[in-house]
Amino acid sequence: MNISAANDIDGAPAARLSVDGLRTPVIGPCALTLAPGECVVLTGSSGSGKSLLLRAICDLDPATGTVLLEGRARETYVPRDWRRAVALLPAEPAWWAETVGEHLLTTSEDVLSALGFSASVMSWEVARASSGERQRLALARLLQLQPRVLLLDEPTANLDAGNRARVESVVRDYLVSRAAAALWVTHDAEQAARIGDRELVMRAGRLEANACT
Ligand SMILES: Nc1ncnc2c1ncn2[C@@H]1O[C@H](COP(=O)(O)OP(=O)(O)OP(=O)(O)O)[C@@H](O)[C@H]1O
Repeated sequence: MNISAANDIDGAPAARLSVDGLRTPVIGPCALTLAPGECVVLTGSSGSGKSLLLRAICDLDPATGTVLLEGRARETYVPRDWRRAVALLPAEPAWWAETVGEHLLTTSEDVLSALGFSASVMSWEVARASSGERQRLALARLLQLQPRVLLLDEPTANLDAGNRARVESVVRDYLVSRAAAALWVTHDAEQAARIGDRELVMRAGRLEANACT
């Protein structure tokens, strides 16, 4: 679907993701929308509930409220399909197979290269990868699902400036080429200004728009 096809009858961009009244025992009620191609940064102090919000949106934690993808309710999806379409990159991704290649079955060499790897990374044992390498490999693994929405929990927390720029570029290219949307958690104000179209701030489990963005 291209962006124009996603427009509603008034010509305004239709929400790729629409969240309303989302509530768990710890967070909410929270409301937000992500437009096609949009990158919204989510900031807020440690423990304010950012990771829990991402987990609630992608249905890893039970939550009440409404979550729609392109107008379709989350409840109408098979859970596995929902988590592929609205995909979470956790701060500490899990690895269940021994080698990198077993996780990246359909990842292109172009994506690996853009993230700073040669094709030989496929034969690596996951255990030898550094935390920053694992963080970039986990992004490659996520993108091969071709999600409509990326939920990114501090995806550059372990990275140097060069690799941080690689990740920002890969995500931005993905959002543009697929008209996908991202909710990107960061504690880095400079990164928030660089990558965010808008900023939301989590305070004690509630979402607020940052009036400065
Ligand atoms: N299952 C749970 N039950 C109750 N409280 C929880 C649960 N999981 C996390 N919390 C608490 O909820 C709060 C929000 O946690 P969360 O991980 O979302 O914070 P965060 O904003 O992502 O923080 P950080 O920036 O440090 O990663 C924390 O105080 C945490 O201890």
